[in-house]
Amino acid sequence: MTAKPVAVTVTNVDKIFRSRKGAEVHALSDVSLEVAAGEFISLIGPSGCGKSTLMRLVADLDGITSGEITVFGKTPEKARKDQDYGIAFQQAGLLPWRSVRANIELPLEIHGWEPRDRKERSDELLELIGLADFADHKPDQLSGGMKQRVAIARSLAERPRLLLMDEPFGALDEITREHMQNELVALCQETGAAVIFVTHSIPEAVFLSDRVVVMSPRPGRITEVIDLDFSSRDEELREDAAFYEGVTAVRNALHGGETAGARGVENR
Ligand SMILES: Nc1ncnc2c1ncn2[C@@H]1O[C@H](COP(=O)(O)OP(=O)(O)OP(=O)(O)O)[C@@H](O)[C@H]1O
Repeated sequence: MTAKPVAVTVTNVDKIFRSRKGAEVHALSDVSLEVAAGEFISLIGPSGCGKSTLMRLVADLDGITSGEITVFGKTPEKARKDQDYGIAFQQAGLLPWRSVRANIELPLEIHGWEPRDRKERSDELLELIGLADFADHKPDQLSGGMKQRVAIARSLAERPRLLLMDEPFGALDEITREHMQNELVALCQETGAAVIFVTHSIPEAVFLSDRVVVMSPRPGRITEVIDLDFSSRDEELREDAAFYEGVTAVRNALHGGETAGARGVENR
């Protein structure tokens, strides 16, 4: 039997930030997590529990204190160099002087794609995010939701097998946000990418995720992992009893997190 392909493994990871004056912040404690290829995982927990830190460690934007992280079986550094993942954060981070198309093509340009191949790929992505008519617009001519779509298209440009998304919809109004969630579900189905998604929104985590990973206050630990097995993720799901059950399960896990964490409930 072949083993299930794994996108990310996090094994007994601790992260301690040390200031020059010797002060320590214990951000993550004994965190272990496995993300399968194509799986959608959300990280949720109180502010300061280390969600962004964990994401940054996977992305090789910071180094672990102890433990081990692998991305498609490689070190995070090797995976970064191989462009194995795309990143999208809360701020779309588009270059204002470049057109929508030129923003999407930026990583391809940096990595030496030929102009014809870049155009072919950006055409596909513009179609995918529904902004083909806006290819020549500048970011300041777009709404917040449209900018975020461009940022997501840019993160998908090199067809990564993994997307790291840190509150990508955090700055959007509720209607745009739900619309973007629907689009992300469709994009994931189309691309088959695994996703690690940081959010503060319980319904967002439940709607999007195969598993919701609940973290305790600092030092961040995983206190519970909630499996969600919905047959489809469409507008009807938002009104479904199973969806509300998921929301309640995550809410209970979050509220119970402090005591569970203090009692050292086993990580999953
Ligand atoms: N570079 C750093 N130096 C020192 N401390 C840091 C650094 N980065 C993060 N921290 C601390 O580590 C802890 C975890 O921060 P992190 O940003 O990962 O939390 P978070 O769960 O993403 O929070 P939020 O939900 O508010 O975005 C916090 O106490 C934060 O102050």
